[in-house]
Amino acid sequence: MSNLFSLNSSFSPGFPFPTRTSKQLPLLTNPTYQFKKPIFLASVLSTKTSDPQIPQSVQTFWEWLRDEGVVSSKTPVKPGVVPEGLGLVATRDIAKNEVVLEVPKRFWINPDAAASSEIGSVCSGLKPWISVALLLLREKTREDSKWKHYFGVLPQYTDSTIFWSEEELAELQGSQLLSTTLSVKEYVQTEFQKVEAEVILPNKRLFPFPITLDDFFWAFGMLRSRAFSRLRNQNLVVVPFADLINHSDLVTTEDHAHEVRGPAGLFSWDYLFSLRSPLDLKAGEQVFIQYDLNKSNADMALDYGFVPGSSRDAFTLTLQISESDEFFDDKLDIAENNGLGATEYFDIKLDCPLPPMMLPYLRLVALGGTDAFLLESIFRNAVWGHLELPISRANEELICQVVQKACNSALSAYPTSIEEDDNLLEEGNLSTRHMMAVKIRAGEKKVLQYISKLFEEREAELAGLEYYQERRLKDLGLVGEQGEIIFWESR
Ligand SMILES: C[S@@+](CC[C@H](N)C(=O)[O-])C[C@H]1O[C@@H](n2cnc3c(N)ncnc32)[C@H](O)[C@@H]1O
Repeated sequence: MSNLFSLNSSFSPGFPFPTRTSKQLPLLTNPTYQFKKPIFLASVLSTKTSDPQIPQSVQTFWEWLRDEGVVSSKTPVKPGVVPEGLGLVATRDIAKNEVVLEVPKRFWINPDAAASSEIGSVCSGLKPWISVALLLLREKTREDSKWKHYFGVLPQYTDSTIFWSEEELAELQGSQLLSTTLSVKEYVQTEFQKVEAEVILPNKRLFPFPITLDDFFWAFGMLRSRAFSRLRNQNLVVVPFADLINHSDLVTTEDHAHEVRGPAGLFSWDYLFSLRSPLDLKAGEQVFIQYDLNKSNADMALDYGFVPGSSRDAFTLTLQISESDEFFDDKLDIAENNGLGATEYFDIKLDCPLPPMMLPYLRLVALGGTDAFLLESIFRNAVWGHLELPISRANEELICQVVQKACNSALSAYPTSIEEDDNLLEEGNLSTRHMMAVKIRAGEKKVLQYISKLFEEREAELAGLEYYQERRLKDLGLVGEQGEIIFWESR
């Protein structure tokens, strides 16, 4: 049964990542510049006088946006220095759903922009995110880049775990986020080596400046934390100015960004990226959106470099039909008939019901012995319905025990207890990254304990459950009112 579970991580990003691997981490160079300032009142750019709180690069960026006609005196938001770094702050009261900014397509940084740029000829066979990463890196070094003033406001890193040092990552020991981070880093490194050998080095004219692995990580980090996806025609688009917007869990809807057609200059029309405020705001308040309701704390830490709150604590169980299972082919066929595969990932959230397909899949994976007749082809159409309810005491007991064992084994890999983590958080005085690590590892452990407890309680109730044979006899009218089996009708 060793292959029934593996408690590794899953990752469901807008662009694909590999499964878990581990590797020695390269030490990243020390960043030299960051916008994060621990102040709690927004300092907002003023149109008239220069505000010393606002970095010069932001003032220059703002003037550029004004010169390009992207903002005007009517624009109801301005960049400001906020606890989250830079953000967008209302310059007057803003009503819910009111448009706060519009950015014409000619400023978007996306695969189309890469294709029509100077490097377009070498981008055609590349993954979309890699072509955009190369465009960012190419334009960043150009004195005459259209986006020159935009690069001035981009941070050199975020607190995403991909930028953490080995020492910082050590605080995540045993966690699912650590293994996901390592796989993502390895993935980015592999992609870099490929694109360096096949595209960057052979095209010195297009890439006259050296591009290092750290540069490539920077571009990757910017895309993960700033690109918008799920727009009607855009799956990966960085929109300067719009990407200054921060996230709040107080916003519970996601449809604030739209692609519309509208005036994009004095005499021209174009596609516009249009952003609406999801909340009513007073002048001086920050505009927030919801980045992604479905992302766990670990996903948020990896993509954006912050941990929103305990409602996103989650753990991903990976279940697998083992290739060495004597019924592998039948089980896979049943799984595939129901939209599943040989490996499945189930995201479990603290205090939330298990994903609906998880128990049937678990029962399928564990099916064997005297229950194996259900795998025969004559049951194929009905078998999933049977798997939705307990099959036999042996099958149900097995899944309860294996899940508990796997959770306990995962729990034993974390060096600290939940109590120790909670004490650390209560004491405070942790650096941003240390605090993120403690929140993540405590959250994962809480979810593991929660899953283990669910299956422990289920195991205690096994005697009272109704199993396949009993249901079958009932269907055939062969079980009496007291639950006794009727072998023959008394006349
Ligand atoms: C799309 S950018 C927003 C602009 C960014 N604050 C800046 O200074 O450029 C996303 C980044 O903002 C920060 N951020 C956004 N929302 C946040 C939040 N609720 N808490 C902490 N940081 C946040 C994170 O660094 C994240 O990677």
